[in-house]
Amino acid sequence: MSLELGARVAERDVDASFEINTGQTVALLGENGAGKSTLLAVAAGLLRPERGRVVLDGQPLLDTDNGVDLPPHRRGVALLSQDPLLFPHLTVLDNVAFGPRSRGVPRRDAQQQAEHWLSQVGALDLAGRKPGGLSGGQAQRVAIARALAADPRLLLLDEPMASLDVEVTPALRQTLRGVLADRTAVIVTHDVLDALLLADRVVVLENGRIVEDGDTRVVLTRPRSRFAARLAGVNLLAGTWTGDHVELDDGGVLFGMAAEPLPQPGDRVVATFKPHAVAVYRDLPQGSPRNSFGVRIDELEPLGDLIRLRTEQLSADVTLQAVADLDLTPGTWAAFSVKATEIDVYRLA
Ligand SMILES: Nc1ncnc2c1ncn2[C@@H]1O[C@H](COP(=O)(O)OP(=O)(O)OP(=O)(O)O)[C@@H](O)[C@H]1O
Repeated sequence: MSLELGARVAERDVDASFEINTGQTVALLGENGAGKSTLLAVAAGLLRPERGRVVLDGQPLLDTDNGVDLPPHRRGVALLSQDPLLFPHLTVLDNVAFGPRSRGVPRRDAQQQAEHWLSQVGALDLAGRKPGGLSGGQAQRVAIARALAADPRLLLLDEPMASLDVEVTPALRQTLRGVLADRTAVIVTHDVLDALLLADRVVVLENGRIVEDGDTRVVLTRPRSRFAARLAGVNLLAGTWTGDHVELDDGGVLFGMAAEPLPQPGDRVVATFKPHAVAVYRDLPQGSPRNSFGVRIDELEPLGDLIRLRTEQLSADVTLQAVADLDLTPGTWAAFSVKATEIDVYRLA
């Protein structure tokens, strides 16, 4: 076990802890305000929680019970945020060489290390430039090189691609994929592709508490929290299994296909189905064997050659023709209908 990170910050209603194995990358996910940045700030030493424990490779960096609280620069932790925060008066090379220089590495060697890391992130050609003239994507590459040149034992990335143009994101993601392989890291992201391509594991925070923790692919194919379901692009409803159907938490009954390991009557379950499995009508179908829900359409969003209809809890993907035929607009009431065979029901925990 390489990182143990736990913190309680009552003022922000955050109380969470998790562990990461050496070389593992965890994607920390959750709604805005869920507490993701708070946990990173505690790990980096920028925020002192009332109660907290950060242990890296067996070394306590923070242990409020025993009065341990190492300052940020003695933690071996690098935090990279949306904003690259490069020193404007230094060249790119000197920005990256700054970490090794402050560890006492001679200038020549520090510059060689900086060149090495700049080439790792595909930015060696920028070495002589000043940060002011760089694009957002270039500056973020340099910031990654600078973080790595400091030789951190733990790398924390807080939405490193959030402020970049969509065109540069795939290339930077590819760079991060190389950088994060075999590195102990936590990446905060809202993007499902980041989670899939960069992380071995995802941890989902909701209101400052961990609601889901597991292998990335498992979480995205079998989400247990509403946030992970939205990220994975599936609908998710929670309820209790009766042995025959699901009694939904917010009332109503749902018929679906129970998946292995089979839930027992009384078990908490979630039911998931894809937006394109939903048929949309203006009125609730009568006497249909399908599951039907009365919903109010909140938003219409283009999605390739389909339109995604969003309601408070569910999404449906329909053709533009259907939207026109049914005269669907935000605020319209409609019926969503799903066959039982399209619904997976699986046990929680
Ligand atoms: N500097 C601060 N002082 C006080 N409260 C804060 C501060 N920063 C954040 N909070 C509060 O702490 C809670 C957790 O915020 P945090 O920034 O950790 O969430 P987050 O999951 O990183 O959100 P986002 O996705 O919006 O960055 C929120 O209720 C937020 O309003």
